[in-house]
Amino acid sequence: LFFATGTKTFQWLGPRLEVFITDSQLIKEVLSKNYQYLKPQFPPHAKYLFSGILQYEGDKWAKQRKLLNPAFHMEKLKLMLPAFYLSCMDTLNKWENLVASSKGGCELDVWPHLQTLTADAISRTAFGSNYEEGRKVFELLREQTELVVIALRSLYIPGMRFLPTKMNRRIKEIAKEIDVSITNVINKRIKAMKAGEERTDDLLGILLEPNLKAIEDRRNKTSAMSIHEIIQECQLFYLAGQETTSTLLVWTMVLLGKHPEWQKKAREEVLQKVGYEKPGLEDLNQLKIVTMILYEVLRLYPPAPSLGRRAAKEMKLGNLTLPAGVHVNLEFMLVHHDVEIWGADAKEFNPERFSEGVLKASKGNASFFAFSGGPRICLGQNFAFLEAKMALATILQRFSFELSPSYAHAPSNILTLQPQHGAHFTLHKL
Ligand code: HEM
Repeated sequence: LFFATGTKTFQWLGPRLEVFITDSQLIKEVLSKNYQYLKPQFPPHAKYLFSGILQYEGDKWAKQRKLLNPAFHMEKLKLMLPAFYLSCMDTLNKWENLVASSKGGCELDVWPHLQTLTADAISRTAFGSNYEEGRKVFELLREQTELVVIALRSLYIPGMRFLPTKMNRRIKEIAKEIDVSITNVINKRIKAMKAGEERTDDLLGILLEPNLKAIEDRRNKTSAMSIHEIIQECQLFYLAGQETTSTLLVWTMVLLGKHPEWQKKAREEVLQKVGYEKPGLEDLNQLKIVTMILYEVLRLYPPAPSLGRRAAKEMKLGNLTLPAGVHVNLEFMLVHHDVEIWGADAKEFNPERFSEGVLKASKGNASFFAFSGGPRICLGQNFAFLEAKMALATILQRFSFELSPSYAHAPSNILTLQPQHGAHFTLHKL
């Protein structure tokens, strides 16, 4: 019987075989060719966070992916730009007030602000008119994330999550509260849609619209997403879309703080293409330097530095034979820092390497895994890019920033790669 601390927990009696893959070809093989035999693997307790499509396998996954895809088409994402803009403005107005009340620049830990910005953006884009109720759900999810992270980081004895401890009880209570809150939002929306007040420009509306008739018509329920599935997906959007994007933004600010020459280049591009106006889709698509910077940040600090899979049956992987049940860890971050793939400056911040696209940057290796790869590649990557570009463009239009002496660099893997001691900057209004 093995016990372990940290995120490595043991679920059964007996030793567990773990394989760590740092070879980009093998990673691609796992993500593409072998994806149906290598299933997503989550530690106990994580099921309270990773819901919906992330948990599905085989035909169920394929069906759900097909149903979700349309919600992430560019013409739908375009409708979400006003929500991104409003969320950025809420945060930046706060920064402007703080800077105005301080002399010679304001010192601020931007990390909690960026978390609020992305939580707000996902609340607005997921729930639109029901944004305030959506916010309540997200507060509950934040508490749930904190509890689950504590559980994942503590000593785990098999079966312990079923004991009625204070924490286990609270985790289950929150799961119920979230379910009830999202159900209320959905029921209200269905009523409004039936009354002709249709809203289809948020994720909930987009998911409900094609399913509305089928949800009503119980006989047809096999062909549509059930209310329960929609609840699970709404919960996943928050988790998949919030922490990932806030970490992308925070590391972008850190690297632009450390490399003022790139901050200047990015600002010049924003002011040249967008000026001081509200950025539209065309404007954001023209931001080449900003895009190169975001790719380079995702390479150096991928929000999900590794991913777990489990072999469903004995299988071959390159010249390895993996027994059924073996845990396979795909080490994206190590591949992203590999000098053989990215060159001698692999550990340096050099957005220029992405000037001719992702494939050229990795010398034809296609070894960029921030959004994973293969059929299960992140569904929200365009969503994340648009939101991050909007945030960065609006920040650069209004502020210059430098890392404060109190900033301590400590990337820490807490489900996503986060700055353990926050991100302290001195902000100046332009
Ligand atoms: C910088 C931001 C983001 C990063 C780095 C990121 C990364 C990832 C990664 C690594 C996966 C796992 C894929 C796999 O299992 O192979 C994933 C899956 C997923 N992501 Fe993202 N993500 C980001 C933003 C978003 C956003 C904004 C949304 C939605 C609003 C989203 C929705 C999803 C969904 C639905 C899946 C599951 C896809 C499936 O299993 O088919 N992500 N993401």
